[in-house]
Amino acid sequence: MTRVTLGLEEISVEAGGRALVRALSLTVGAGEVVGLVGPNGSGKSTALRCVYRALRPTGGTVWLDGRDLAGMSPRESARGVAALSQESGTELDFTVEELVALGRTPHLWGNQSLNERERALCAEAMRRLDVSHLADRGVLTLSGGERQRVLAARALVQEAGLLVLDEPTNHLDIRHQVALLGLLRDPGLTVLVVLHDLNLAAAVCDRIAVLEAGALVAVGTPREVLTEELVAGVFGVEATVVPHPLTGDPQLLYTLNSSAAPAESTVEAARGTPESRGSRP
Ligand SMILES: Nc1ncnc2c1ncn2[C@@H]1O[C@H](COP(=O)(O)OP(=O)(O)OP(=O)(O)O)[C@@H](O)[C@H]1O
Repeated sequence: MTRVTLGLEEISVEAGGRALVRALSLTVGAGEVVGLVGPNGSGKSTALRCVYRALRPTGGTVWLDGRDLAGMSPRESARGVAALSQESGTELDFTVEELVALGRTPHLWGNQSLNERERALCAEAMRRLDVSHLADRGVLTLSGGERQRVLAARALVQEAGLLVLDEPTNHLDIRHQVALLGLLRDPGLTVLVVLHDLNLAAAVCDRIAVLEAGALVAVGTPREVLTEELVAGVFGVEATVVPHPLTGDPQLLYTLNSSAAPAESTVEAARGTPESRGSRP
């Protein structure tokens, strides 16, 4: 597995006469973990879909190690990019073991079966995601969190250098959230991950990019980006930022009665310039 560099250059997506993503430019360096955060509907999943080719952007280019993703064959891009997405289907009644093995599809030809190394790879991914005990179960019988861990195992065995994940902690209990995010720190992986939990994002990401209404409004280290001003301006929530006592990562403490969305003008005023809230992409 060779880790890769991802470049989004001026990516735009329009649908139904609306701009869902606006000229998004962002680079994820080899081995880097970059988090994409933002309010509901801000365009995070749409941007990610352009990277795993579920969606063709209206404008702009996705670069994978300097190559235009749109010019690659599906097999080639599937060897480079693995996705754990909201639409990762489990509607077919495979067993867990079979579904995980499907992650190897981009590496196989015709009816070729897995070799010994690949079978060991699948077993190891299932062990790391704590689903080995479910190997013979039908995926349709799994709980939400079990299914999410199986899909993560499938993405890992794809051995792509770039892993993109859309809210991977969905349905997971806190132990499995911490375990899964820990796997993203694998030095062999380049990662772009959509997360709603800003504290987990601060813990796992080298840099965080913030989307608001389809536009990138801040990018930088968690410490640069996750300020009380940004959280108020973009999410409309009052939060106190404190350093994690062990790691120094910024951690947000929320005030529950302060979640009313601010008026648009407040958002705009708090937004400032991208430079004032982290470096430009
Ligand atoms: N095919 C489409 N046609 C029209 N609008 C769309 C389409 N797909 C997505 N949208 C809209 O685009 C906006 C961005 O959606 P997207 O799923 O990217 O947001 P998100 O930031 O991932 O949100 P969430 O945090 O709720 O998952 C939303 O308002 C959504 O309703």
